[in-house]
Amino acid sequence: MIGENLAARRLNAPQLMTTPPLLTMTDVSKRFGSVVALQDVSATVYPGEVLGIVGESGSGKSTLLRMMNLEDTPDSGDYRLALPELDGNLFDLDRFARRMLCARQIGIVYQNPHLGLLMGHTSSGNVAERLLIAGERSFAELRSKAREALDASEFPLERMDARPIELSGGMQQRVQLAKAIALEPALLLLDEPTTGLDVSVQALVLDTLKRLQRDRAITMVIVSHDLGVIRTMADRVMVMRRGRVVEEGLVDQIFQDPQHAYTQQLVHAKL
Ligand SMILES: Nc1ncnc2c1ncn2[C@@H]1O[C@H](COP(=O)(O)OP(=O)(O)OP(=O)(O)O)[C@@H](O)[C@H]1O
Repeated sequence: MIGENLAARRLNAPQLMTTPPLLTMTDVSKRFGSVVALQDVSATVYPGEVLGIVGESGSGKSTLLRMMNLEDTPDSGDYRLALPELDGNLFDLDRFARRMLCARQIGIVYQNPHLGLLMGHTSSGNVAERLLIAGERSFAELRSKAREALDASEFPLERMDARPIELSGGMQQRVQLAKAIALEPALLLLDEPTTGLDVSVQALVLDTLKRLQRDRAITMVIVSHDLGVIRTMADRVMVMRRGRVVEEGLVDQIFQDPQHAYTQQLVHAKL
């Protein structure tokens, strides 16, 4: 427990980050009964940056991502996105406003495709559903935008009318990705997007994510217990343990010179 209550180490923010953060979370706490899922967690993500979140099972990673996706409300804390016509603490928004904001500005890919997709609808229909929520009504536009998003996610277009239930795990993740990026959101959240896939499929999906990030400069937050995934994808890393951020820094700093005993343990276990 030594050091557990210390404030998270904040290593140098990347020098190039002269613009204000897109995402700012401050002192977010959440308990489930006696379980402390998050305790005073703060995070910033800059435009075009990929923030990786690592930590052991139960450290609060998914809870934090759910907060970022406004699926849940914390006991306390503040959440802001620096977007036009958006002001104040996003946790204060009502259900309708949250839904509209998420549909337009926040995309998410879950580890479990059942959480992100309607498994009995077509893949193109799943992507179109997001466009419908955001107000698109023309059938031709829905179809062409869904096609575009599936193509950008490197989904085989000849299968766009197949239902996710008929697809492989890797393809299901590509449909989730297409749905998430269809409206070019300001923020893309990825919760263990490749966990459970074969290693070769995992590498291909990560390639797609990297290409999308490079081509579109999408701001991403990726949660993974797999340090290899974080090292491949992230610019900056936040290490969580028991609901707290124990260390934070540039990916190379964290991997080459971890300071917190828990991070050292994580990194050395992986090497
Ligand atoms: N809806 C819930 N009800 C009760 N407890 C919950 C709920 N969601 C999360 N928790 C608890 O909060 C803690 C953090 O869970 P969380 O899923 O965020 O961790 P995690 O780091 O994402 O773990 P994993 O990698 O296993 O998914 C855990 O102790 C978990 O059991």
